[in-house]
Amino acid sequence: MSGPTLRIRDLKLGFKSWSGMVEVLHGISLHINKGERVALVGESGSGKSVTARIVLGLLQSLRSARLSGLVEFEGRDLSKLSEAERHALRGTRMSMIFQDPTSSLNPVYPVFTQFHEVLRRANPAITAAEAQMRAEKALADVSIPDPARVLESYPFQLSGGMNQRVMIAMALANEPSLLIADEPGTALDVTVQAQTLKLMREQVERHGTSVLFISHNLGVVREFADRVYVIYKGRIAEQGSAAALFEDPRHPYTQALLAAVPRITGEGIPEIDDASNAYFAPTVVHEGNGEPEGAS
Ligand SMILES: Nc1ncnc2c1ncn2[C@@H]1O[C@H](COP(=O)(O)OP(=O)(O)OP(=O)(O)O)[C@@H](O)[C@H]1O
Repeated sequence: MSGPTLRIRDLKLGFKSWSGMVEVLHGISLHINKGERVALVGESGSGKSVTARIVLGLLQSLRSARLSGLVEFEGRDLSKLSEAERHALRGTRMSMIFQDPTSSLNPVYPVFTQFHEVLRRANPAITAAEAQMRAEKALADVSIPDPARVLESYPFQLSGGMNQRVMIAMALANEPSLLIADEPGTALDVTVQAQTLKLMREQVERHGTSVLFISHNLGVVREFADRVYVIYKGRIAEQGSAAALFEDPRHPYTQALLAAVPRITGEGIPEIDDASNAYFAPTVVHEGNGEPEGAS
């Protein structure tokens, strides 16, 4: 496949409510090239998670959601696929890592059962012995010292950091072309979060996986992402390479977000002035943003 792994054009989303339509996304466009790590960063409620859920094909058939625009994954328009086809993509060609591993690993099954289930999505005929071998290798790849023991364990018997590694291994087990990581590790302490991110980075580099990295934490984004989209109230405020955006933030909202990153200077953290109309300024696009041809 040539072209980007993911291409989103003029995506709009509204939810029907008792008081009328609530518009949540106002025409966002973004793309992720093969092997690229792209961050979508913004404050709570800005529309990051709904964007991820649309990419995963989870909102397309929700009755209260009104969607328009293009979402193309591996060259296929998701709106043209059936629900069953979108379902088949999840866990195989695209997968997801969540903030809190304990909420996505099932507490009542040992790790192996869950791993087997994941592998079966891509290969329904896989035998238990084959799955055991694949799972042990995948866990060894994320530096789990005793994979066989971990596979026999229940998630509650493992530490948060270990569960996070299991989740990364599972998410990459079927070699997806796109990984969606929603604030991975924020439910864990900062050292474990840092280790998790390092590991995830190593793994996606090794597999050549494209990543949509969702975060409100600019410090983490700076470490992890090649390119960044800053989202504010359902609009892209600024986009560019991580280097350009952090060196020369031009949009008032990005500047406010950056100013709000805690520093060890003892200075107070400026508040984000949510009533500021300046944040609705037009999108700033840094040069060399790598837009695919004919994209905008
Ligand atoms: N199913 C739904 N029905 C109605 N409104 C929704 C629904 N899902 C999300 N929203 C609204 O869409 C907006 C964007 O939500 P979203 O979860 O994408 O924010 P976010 O940027 O991911 O925030 P956070 O960082 O807190 O997860 C919010 O105002 C939210 O209330």
